[in-house]
Amino acid sequence: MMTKPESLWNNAGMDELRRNEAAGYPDHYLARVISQDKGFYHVVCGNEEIVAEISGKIRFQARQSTDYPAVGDFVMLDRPCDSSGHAIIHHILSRRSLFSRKSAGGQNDAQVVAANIDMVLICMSLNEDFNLRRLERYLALAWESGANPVVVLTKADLCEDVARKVLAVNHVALGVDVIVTSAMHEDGFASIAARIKPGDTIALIGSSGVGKSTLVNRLLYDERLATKAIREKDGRGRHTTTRRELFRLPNGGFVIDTPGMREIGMWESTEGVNKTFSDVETFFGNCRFSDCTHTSEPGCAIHEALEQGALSHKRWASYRQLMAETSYQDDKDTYLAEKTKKFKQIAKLNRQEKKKKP
Ligand SMILES: Nc1nc2c(ncn2[C@@H]2O[C@H](COP(=O)(O)OP(=O)(O)OP(=O)(O)O)[C@@H](O)[C@H]2O)c(=O)[nH]1
Ligand SMILES: [Zn+2]
Repeated sequence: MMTKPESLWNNAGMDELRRNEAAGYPDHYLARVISQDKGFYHVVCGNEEIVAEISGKIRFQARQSTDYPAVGDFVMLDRPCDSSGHAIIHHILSRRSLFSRKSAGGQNDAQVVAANIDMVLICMSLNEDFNLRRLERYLALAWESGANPVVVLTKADLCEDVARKVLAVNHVALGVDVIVTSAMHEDGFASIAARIKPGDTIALIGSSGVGKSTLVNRLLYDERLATKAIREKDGRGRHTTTRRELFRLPNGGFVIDTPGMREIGMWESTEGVNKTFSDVETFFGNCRFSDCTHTSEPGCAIHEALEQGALSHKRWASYRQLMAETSYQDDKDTYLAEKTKKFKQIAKLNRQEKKKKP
């Protein structure tokens, strides 16, 4: 039995905007994508988990990877099942946030990682993994996605100068909550759980081994993450085991834990960097020359801030590094776009030449 939107996993992280949007498709069923595998989407619809495929129209109209559903997406299905046993996804509801990264192959298209995340826990351990520059990267990435970042400093039990490190993190993570956790104490985990409101969707990012699974398991009250798998028949009638990547928390929140999320580390524009380094950017307006390059000009506010210690040399270096990386991406995009245009022109000329020949 299919269920209408109201009972979808107790709304599965729906908000007012998407509820209204879904109401615009009265003949369709609301579902949320919980994992994705080779063109098949595992969705939860009502309280059932089913396999869905995208409609021919979505496939035909898709121009880039963001036009396809991703884990966390709210989608509208035509009916529970089609003749092959799969439901068809007809619409993807608008996203309140989106995590993506550049394709590994360097193609000029972003790879969508997850959608509709409200809060992202940036996990960093207080021992070996501690690195403020990496934290800045993750913060930029989180701001860019549209999700709210929270910094989680793990393994406090393995660190002797927790207070000093927290202070250092506070200087980098401006306006962001910082929570300290330790496998030995419940306090940190409880404080994270308290921040997750029913209906919120959260995700975790951070290096391997910092304790993300440990944290997810705590939030799930030790329900096993790795053992949860759904078995479904794929198009050829074979059984496939799919790792569920969207979990329901006991308090009514949701966790997205996709492998892609764990590997994330690139971004698409400078927006996230700007927000992460809002302190650095406040100095810019104070330079004597409006086109100051902040290298050797007289009256440079950055230079002054560095001299006086109002801005740390490391943070300035980190800002320039991240800016350089993003503008490299921008340059590359322009370069590829121009190249494509040129090829098209050449192809057109070739076609015209061919036509002329008898
Ligand atoms: N001492 C200590 N060990 C911890 C703590 N949190 C996690 N660990 C241990 O660190 C190891 C890695 O933890 P995981 O939770 O698997 O790390 P992860 O971030 O999920 O790693 P990936 O799955 O590779 O991304 C495990 O052996 C945990 O038991 C902590 O607060 N203190
Ligand atoms: Zn300057």
